[in-house]
Amino acid sequence: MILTVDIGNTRIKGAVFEGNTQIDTFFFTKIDFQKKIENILKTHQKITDLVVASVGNVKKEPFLTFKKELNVHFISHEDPFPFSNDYETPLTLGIDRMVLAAGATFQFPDQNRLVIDAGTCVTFDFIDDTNRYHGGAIAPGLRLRYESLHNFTAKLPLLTLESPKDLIGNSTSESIHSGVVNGLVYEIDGFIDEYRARYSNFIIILTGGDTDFLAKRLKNTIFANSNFLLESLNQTFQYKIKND
Ligand SMILES: Nc1ncnc2c1ncn2[C@@H]1O[C@H](COP(=O)(O)OP(=O)(O)OP(=O)(O)O)[C@@H](O)[C@H]1O
Ligand SMILES: CC(C)(CO)[C@@H](O)C(=O)NCCC(=O)O
Ligand SMILES: [K+]
Repeated sequence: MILTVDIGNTRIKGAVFEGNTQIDTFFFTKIDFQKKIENILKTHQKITDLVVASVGNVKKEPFLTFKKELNVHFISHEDPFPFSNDYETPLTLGIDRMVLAAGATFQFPDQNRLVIDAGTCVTFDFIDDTNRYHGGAIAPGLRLRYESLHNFTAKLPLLTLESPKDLIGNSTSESIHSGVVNGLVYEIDGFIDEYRARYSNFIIILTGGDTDFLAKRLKNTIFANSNFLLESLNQTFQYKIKND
């Protein structure tokens, strides 16, 4: 059994896999994750490997303490990935984006794929049908948009995510919800339309913390899977074992 851990910029998520089957999922905070991992290891005593992918600012040391009981792996740029990388700065490419691109390559072979991760940031990643990774885009995520409006103005309140009642916001709150939510939905649909103008055929995977909220609002057909990064991390690790 494998415990995968995804350290994002906001949250830490984990999943236990037996082969390709996900048997448990967890959310941690930056403070409690060590204790929580200990509990997971008690619950699932067959876990042999801990696989970590991090873009967040959590230190490696707490994970290394598990080396007594487990094999601990940090997925990095040096690991084997199932695509060729056309990014001009491959060493600054987020490891989460590389893992997502790997997952898209494994789960949707021989086709053009666009992965959209709606987390702290919204990232777009494009891998073509010859398994070349091109790159994509990085934009602020939903919560970041609400926070930015509040943090960089004098008068705008900090709101929590809510569905706008209409296109035309008729109050300060409704204007903000429309700007943030409708804005991101149009942005994503607009990006997809532009990709379609270049590549007539591609599949779209939507993942990240805002998957479910966004999926039902997009006009384009997408595969919505909020666990895609953790699944991809498991597959990237299997691929590493096979190719090392
Ligand atoms: N409990 C939660 N805490 C924070 N954000 C949440 C929570 N539940 C849902 N969200 C939504 O998820 C988004 C953040 O996504 P996610 O948790 O995937 O980010 P992350 O951990 O920073 O990952 P990444 O760095 O890979 O984007 C926010 O925009 C927010 O609206
Ligand atoms: C864009 C984020 C923050 C998304 O989690 C992460 O992938 C990252 O820190 N990337 C580094 C920059 C890049 O991907 O080119
Ligand atoms: K993200």
